[in-house]
Amino acid sequence: MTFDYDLFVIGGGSGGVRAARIAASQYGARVALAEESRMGGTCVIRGCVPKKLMIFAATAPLMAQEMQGYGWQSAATGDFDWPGFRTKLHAELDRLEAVYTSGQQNAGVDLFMQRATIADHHTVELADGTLKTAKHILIAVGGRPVRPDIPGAEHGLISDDLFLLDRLPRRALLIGGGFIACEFATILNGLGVQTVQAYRGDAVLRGFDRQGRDLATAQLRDIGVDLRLGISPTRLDQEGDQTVVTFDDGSTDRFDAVFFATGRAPYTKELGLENTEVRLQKNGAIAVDEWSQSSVPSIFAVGDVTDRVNLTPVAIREGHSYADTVFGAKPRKVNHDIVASAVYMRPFELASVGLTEEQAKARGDVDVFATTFRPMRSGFAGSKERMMMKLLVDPDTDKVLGCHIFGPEAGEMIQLAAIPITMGATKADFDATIAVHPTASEELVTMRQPSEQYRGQGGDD
Ligand SMILES: Cc1cc2nc3c(=O)[nH]c(=O)nc-3n(C[C@H](O)[C@H](O)[C@H](O)COP(=O)(O)OP(=O)(O)OC[C@H]3O[C@@H](n4cnc5c(N)ncnc54)[C@H](O)[C@@H]3O)c2cc1C
Ligand SMILES: NC(=O)c1ccc[n+]([C@@H]2O[C@H](COP(=O)([O-])OP(=O)(O)OC[C@H]3O[C@@H](n4cnc5c(N)ncnc54)[C@H](O)[C@@H]3O)[C@@H](O)[C@H]2O)c1
Repeated sequence: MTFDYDLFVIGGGSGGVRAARIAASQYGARVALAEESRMGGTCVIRGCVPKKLMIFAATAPLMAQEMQGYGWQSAATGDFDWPGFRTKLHAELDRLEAVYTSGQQNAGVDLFMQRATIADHHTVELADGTLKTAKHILIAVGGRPVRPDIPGAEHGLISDDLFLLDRLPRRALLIGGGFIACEFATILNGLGVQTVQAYRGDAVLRGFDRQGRDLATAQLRDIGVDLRLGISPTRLDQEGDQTVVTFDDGSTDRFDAVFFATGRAPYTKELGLENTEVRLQKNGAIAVDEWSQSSVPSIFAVGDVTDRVNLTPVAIREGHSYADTVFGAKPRKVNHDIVASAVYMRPFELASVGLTEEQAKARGDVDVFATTFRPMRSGFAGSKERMMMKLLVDPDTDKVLGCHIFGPEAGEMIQLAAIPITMGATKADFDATIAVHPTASEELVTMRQPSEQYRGQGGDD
């Protein structure tokens, strides 16, 4: 049987563009890609990139405050020019989108800037009705924000909306305690918005190391976020320009903007999957094996639509591995066990690789090397913020099982710590490394005595 293409990729985000480019440019496959919105996907257009640029913008008041502690008595930020910043931000996103588009074109990928659905195991239907056949189909459609099922949820905004606001709200509510809620609370607070964050748990960032979570929770309050724990909204009502929120403790409050940061779901609805035998998980994610292959041999899926580890570098690695495996005869699996990540809060970030202390203790014996301290830079300026460094070590093998950092630029630090940990480094390897002084990260190689030697006596989480 002959096909129009060797590969048809649905979705021009992190996973899709990588798979398409590698299959076409390195392995000579005939590749097409459909994108219904903008090339680059969530990360480039409405995720990592605009978010991080806004985090940089939001850092100014904290920097001015710190510099006052260094003798710059009248250091101040002045007024934030949101329209000016937003124009520059979108010019940058346009530039990046063009880079992604030309990257595909230069690789020889045929682009269709429209929605695609699956007609059968080898056929894709474009929104204009065109049918394209392909030996392989790669689903890389990502995820979409989820609004909770409460009355008036339609009055709430989602993360995509932050980057498009005409003006910044005077007072805003963020609902959730995950990555997006914590980063967005940091951004809005830093840009001068009165920020309330409501989270149903007892500390933000569930799934991270508990000590790091507690520090992150305290920091949100320290920078001025009105963090309300143990509550959830039960309804939203729109009254003129204001959204009135009722919470499950009976309280009500009104805001100029309410953002839901209550998670994302795989975007598999109305994708034509009913025309296939592709198996879905309960949450709508495409069920795939370790090669990213679905239950249909010609259909693979990568990235957030598979709900494995929903981060850009993981989607990219899955897309690349897929192209190597299927078109390059170089079988490559992705190891999802050790993936570093960071939450870009300010002034300190929370970053993590490997097991949390709670996970390590649940697994068995562990030596905990942990320290909290006031780092030189902010400490001198008068800040009471404490930084955390933690290594979790298997006492039998001496292998470092996990590393957690709460501190300035922790994301940058964890990237480097992730290399030896991925390689299987031991604590002795860390100890053998001579410190760089004076840095905050030197603590990683100078912690000699365990703060706790846990020997399976019950755990504390
Ligand atoms: C606010 C925010 C901040 C984030 N920050 C970070 C971060 O700092 N670091 C990090 O690692 N990750 C971050 N992420 C997560 C990261 O963006 C995702 O993990 C990543 O984009 C997943 O890539 P993907 O290829 O699976 O999907 P996506 O990037 O979502 O791409 C899917 C693409 O498919 C298109 N599409 C969908 N359906 C169709 C269809 N039927 N036909 C044609 N096209 C279709 C969509 O328009 C989209 O462009 C963030 C996410 C958000 C929302
Ligand atoms: N820095 C980064 O790497 C980064 C940044 C942003 C997003 N991301 C990725 O995007 C994903 C999505 O981010 P997210 O923050 O939306 O999801 P998340 O899963 O991290 O957090 C969702 C939060 O919403 C809460 N929640 C869920 N339903 C609720 C309800 N009905 N009422 C009140 N609270 C509710 C949850 O308890 C949780 O705190 C992340 O898991 C991550 O993979 C990564």
